[in-house]
Amino acid sequence: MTAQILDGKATAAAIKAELTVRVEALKARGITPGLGTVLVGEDPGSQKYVAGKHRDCAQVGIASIQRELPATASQEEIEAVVRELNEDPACTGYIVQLPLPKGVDENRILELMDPDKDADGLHPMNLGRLVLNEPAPLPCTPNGVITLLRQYGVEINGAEVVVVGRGVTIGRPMPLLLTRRSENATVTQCHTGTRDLAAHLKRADIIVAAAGVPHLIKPEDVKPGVAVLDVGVSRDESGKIVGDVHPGVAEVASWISPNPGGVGPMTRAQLLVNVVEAAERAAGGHGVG
Ligand SMILES: Nc1nc(=O)c2c([nH]1)NC[C@@H]1CN(c3ccc(C(=O)N[C@@H](CCC(=O)O)C(=O)O)cc3)C=[N+]21
Repeated sequence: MTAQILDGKATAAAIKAELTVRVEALKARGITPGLGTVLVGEDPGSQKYVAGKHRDCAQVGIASIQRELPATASQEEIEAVVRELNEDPACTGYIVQLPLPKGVDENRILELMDPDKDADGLHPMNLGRLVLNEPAPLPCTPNGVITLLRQYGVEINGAEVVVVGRGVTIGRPMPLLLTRRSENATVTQCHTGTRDLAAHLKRADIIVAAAGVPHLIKPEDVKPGVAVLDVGVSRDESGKIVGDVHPGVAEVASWISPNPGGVGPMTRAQLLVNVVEAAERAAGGHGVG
C-alpha cells in the first residue's frame, strides 16, 4: 500500500478559484488588491518563486508590483523601497523575498514594513499577535500545511506532531499554529541539537519536515499510518528539487505531500489569501477581520 498524495497543486487551485470571486467583489467596490514583491539579487531559485507569485496574482485578478534590486544594494536602498511600498496605496500587501544578501540586516527590514501590509505574516508585530492569539496574517507555509491537512481530513486534534526545523519561516511559527485551540495538536520541535531524532519521529502521527536536509526522514524512522509533509527544498547537481523525505517513506505513510507539488503551491496560495484578507480589512470588513 502506498500513501495518499496530499495534492498541494490541486488544493491551491481550489483556493485560487475561491479568491478570484472575492477579488471580483472587492473590485466591484472599487478596490484592486495589489501584491508587491521586493527581490534583491539574482538567485535563480528566488527569481523563479517570485515569478510564480506574480503568475498566481494574474490568475486571481490581483495587481502585481515588482521591485528588483541588484545583489549589491545597500541596507538604505532596500529600506527606501520598503518605505515606498508602505506609502503606495496600490500596494495592499507585499513581501520581501528572503534570504537577503549577506551583510543586510533582515530583521531591520522586516520591522520597517507596515504590519498591515505584511503578506508573509513575518513582521514581529504579526508574529507577536500569533503568540497572543490575536487575528493576524498567518505565516504562509505553516498555514499552507494546516490547510492541506484539513483538506484531506487528516486528524490534527490530539495528534502527536513532530516539526523538524527551527527556521523563521516554518519551524518556529509552525508549532504556534498547531497548538491553537482550533488545531489542538501536541507538538515536539526537533532540530540539529535533538539527540535522538528517530525516536521522536517514530511516535509521530504527523511529521512536518522543514530542515533542508535531503532525505533526512527515512522509511524505517516513521510509524505506519503517519502523515508526512515535506517542506524541505534542496537541489541536486541538475537543479532538481530534493526534499527532506526519502521516497521510501511513501510505502509506510498513509499521507504524503509530494515535493514539488505539495507545500510549495500551498505557500503561494496562502500568500494570496493574506493579500485578499488585508484588502478586505482595509475596505472596511467583509466577514474577515
Ligand atoms: N519573504 C519570503 N516569503 C516566502 O514565502 C519565501 C521566501 N521569502 N523565500 C523563499 C521561500 C521559498 N518559497 C517557495 C514558494 C513556492 C514554491 C513552489 O511553488 N514550488 C513549486 C515548484 C517550484 C520549482 O519547481 O522550483 C512546488 O513545490 O511545486 C517553493 C518555494 C517561498 N519562500
